[in-house]
Amino acid sequence: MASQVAPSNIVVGSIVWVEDPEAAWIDGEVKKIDGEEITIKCKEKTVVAKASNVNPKDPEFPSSGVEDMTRLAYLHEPGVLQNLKCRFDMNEIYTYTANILIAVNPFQRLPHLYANNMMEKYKGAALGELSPHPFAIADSAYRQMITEQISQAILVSGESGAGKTESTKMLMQYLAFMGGKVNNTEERSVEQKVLESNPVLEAFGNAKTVRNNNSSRFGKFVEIQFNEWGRISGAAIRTYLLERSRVCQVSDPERNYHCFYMLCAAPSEDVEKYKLGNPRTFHYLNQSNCIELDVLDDSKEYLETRRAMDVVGINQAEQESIFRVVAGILHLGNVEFTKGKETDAAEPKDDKSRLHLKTVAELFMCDEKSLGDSLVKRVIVTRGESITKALDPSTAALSRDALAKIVYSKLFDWLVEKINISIGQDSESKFLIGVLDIYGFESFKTNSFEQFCINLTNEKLQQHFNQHVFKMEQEEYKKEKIDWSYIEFVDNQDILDLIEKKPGGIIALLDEACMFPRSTHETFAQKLYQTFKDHKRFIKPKLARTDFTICHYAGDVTYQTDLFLEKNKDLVVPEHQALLGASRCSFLSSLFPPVPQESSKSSKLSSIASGFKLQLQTLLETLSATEPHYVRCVKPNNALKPGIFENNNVLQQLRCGGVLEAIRISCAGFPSRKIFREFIDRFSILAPEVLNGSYNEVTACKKILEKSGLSGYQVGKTKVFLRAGQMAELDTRRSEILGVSAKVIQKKVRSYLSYKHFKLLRLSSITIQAFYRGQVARHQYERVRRSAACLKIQKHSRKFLARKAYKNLYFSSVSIQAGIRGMNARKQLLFKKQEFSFLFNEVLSWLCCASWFGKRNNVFAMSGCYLCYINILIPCDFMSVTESMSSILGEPPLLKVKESCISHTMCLEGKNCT
Ligand SMILES: Nc1ncnc2c1ncn2[C@@H]1O[C@H](COP(=O)(O)OP(=O)(O)OP(=O)(O)O)[C@@H](O)[C@H]1O
Repeated sequence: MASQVAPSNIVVGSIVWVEDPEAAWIDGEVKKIDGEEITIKCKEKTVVAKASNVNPKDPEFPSSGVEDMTRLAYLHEPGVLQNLKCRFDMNEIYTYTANILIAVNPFQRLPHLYANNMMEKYKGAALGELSPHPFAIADSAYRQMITEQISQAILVSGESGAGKTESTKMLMQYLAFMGGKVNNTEERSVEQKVLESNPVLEAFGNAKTVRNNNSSRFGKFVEIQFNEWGRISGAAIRTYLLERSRVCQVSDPERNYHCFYMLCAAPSEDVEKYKLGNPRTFHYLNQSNCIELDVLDDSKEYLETRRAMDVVGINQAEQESIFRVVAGILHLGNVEFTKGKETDAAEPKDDKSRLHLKTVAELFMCDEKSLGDSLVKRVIVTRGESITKALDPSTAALSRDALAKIVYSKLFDWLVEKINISIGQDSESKFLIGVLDIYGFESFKTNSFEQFCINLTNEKLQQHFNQHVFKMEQEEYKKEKIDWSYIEFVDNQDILDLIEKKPGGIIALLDEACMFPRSTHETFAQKLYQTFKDHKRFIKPKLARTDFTICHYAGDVTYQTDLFLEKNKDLVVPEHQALLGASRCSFLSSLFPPVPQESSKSSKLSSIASGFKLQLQTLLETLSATEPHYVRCVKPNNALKPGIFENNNVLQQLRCGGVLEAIRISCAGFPSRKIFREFIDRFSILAPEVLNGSYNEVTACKKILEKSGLSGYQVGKTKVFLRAGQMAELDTRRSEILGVSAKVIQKKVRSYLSYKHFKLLRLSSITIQAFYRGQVARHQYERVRRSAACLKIQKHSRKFLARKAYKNLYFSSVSIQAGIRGMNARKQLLFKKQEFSFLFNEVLSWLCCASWFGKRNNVFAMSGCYLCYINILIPCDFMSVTESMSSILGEPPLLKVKESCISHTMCLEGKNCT
């Protein structure tokens, strides 16, 4: 891809990408510019390159890359490659290029990308809102179908092993999730049947190749039909161009179709029933040394396939017949021929071959002799006469292979048909979403008829892709209401004309050659050389006698014509037709229904290429009625290992897949676009006045663009559209201003840092000074503290304090003594009281005795007076005294004493006393 940036953007000191034969692109710094020659210092070497081989590198490329390539500041090959690689290294395998999803095969399971909640997450999210993902593409297709009421198509392409089938499965899963019905019945839903038909198709249509251990050897278009409510109502699987030659020809280290190996690894009763055994004993399998695969357990796969066959409605009897036919093909391959008794005749080589022939007849349920004859004889009808012609051994072997191929291809077509019937189609469906999983562009050392057809498919799809991308681009311009003129793009119509024009195209000439019995691949090649000698897309390679080269959009491919004629003939040998049509196995005979009389007599040739061309035409018609979405799968390495990203390999695929062409087309118009806000954020530095708030977004953008002096750009409704290289030019200016600004900032920062440093130093010195002063003061204080005057003051103050303490103690002891004395006095008083009371008792007892013996009545009054008197001295309970006296004196005197006591008490209390 040519550089999109004028070399004037590259100056000494710029970081650039330069072409490298090994790594495709390497980066380095421009050291010298000498006219067209630029000297670049790369990591490991210094390169002198032409300016056209140098591209600027985005200095602001985000370390995690960008999710959409159109957001790259520089849309060129190295930029695209750098972005894919850096994302791949982070296990981000999906990236957008506008609406195209690029999927890089990780060759390892990445569960985080397909977690259970992921489908829920992508439901209804706008494209680009979440990380790029096949679910996002499927969701966008589904929503567009619902909102715009248009059928959709998702075209998945890429070379073999790039991950098309895996991506297709994810797309189908998502569509089943969105449009599937909640199924409470035992019966499986349409979407379940579609998903579960995969193992059957893979068993019979996939094989191990050098490029992929599970390579689909056919193209597939799965049409999912929806009703008006967006629910899946039916589905159909259409297949394209199964690689028939693989049935009889396998090159090392590839394998034949998986089903052959599975059957050989089936449970022993099945193996015995079909008279099979070690796969190495069969010619159709042992041409290659690769029999077993590490990644595939054939015996397990056999059981899986049978289970899947049950699911898609292939009954036990049909399964029996299918595997009987498969086993028959293996035995057929072991029938070898040798020269017969008649001249130019062939017959089975030995007993072993005869035994295999017998087994084939048993398995195909046909007559053994008719089978043998159909392989070694041909009936030629000329002028109403039938002549039987014997075939030589090599032609007989070719006839045997032709029988094997036709039986296998009819079997495969039957399986597809059966799956379609089982799934059920909805002829009333409103819309469909088709998922196309088709082989990518192929260019090998030897390219035969298959590559020719595959590359024709890719040319057709590329034309469709170009028109669509181109259309999308121009629709965006219309939507944004910008002025634009027609953009040139490489139209591959001339290649398509070269191949399929009628009359005169390569396919027409091939069909013509196939109709003439005398034609050979040499005569066919000569015809091509003559017809297209001046065609700019056709080359006759030097020294080649029968090869031809076509300059495809994705590169030149040289084809070997050797087997073109043979591979193009689609006719079933009438002998084979008659033999198998008469088979007692109804399944096999149904594969070869009787041919209508007219068509058997018709001189028209049934050719594979023409049939395929028609199929493609129908496919393209279907696609044109849909809104296409693209998934481009990329294989990062040929070792089929994780973590390896081979730049050259990836670039080649991006070119062939039209990704770089899509970028180129977008570069022809206004390749770089930014929404107003982003544009202002990035480039307002070129006109800082736009930030003062007085401009709206459009005026601000225009102001910036005017100030930068660019021309040819467009300002749309929401975005600024820039011509190729203009974004880079704006970036260069931005970098210049940023450079100047950086210097100013550096200056300011440096002075600020110096000032800060100075302040810190000053503060530190003050602190040190203060600390030092503090130390000095402490020393002085210590000196003073220890001086004599100070000690004297201390002594006095101690003395003063001691005296004060002594005084306090003294007063305390005095008051304690006083307290003690008072207490003693009280104690003595109490004691005296007790003594008086004792005395009183004595007196009282004495008085009582005296009254008893003496003049009792006179004594009463006297004793009462005494009592009163004593009671003055010793206050006591008169009542208790009188009680005790009455016990001594008897009742009468006691009453009198009592009364005198009461009156005395009253007298004491101040009451009236007698
Ligand atoms: N997204 C993925 N995650 C993990 N592994 C993947 C992914 N895509 C592809 N692969 C691996 O790569 C292998 C090849 O992928 P796939 O069969 O889809 O390729 P293809 O493009 O369909 O090839 P072919 O054209 O030969 O059929 C798969 O078997 C799988 O191991």
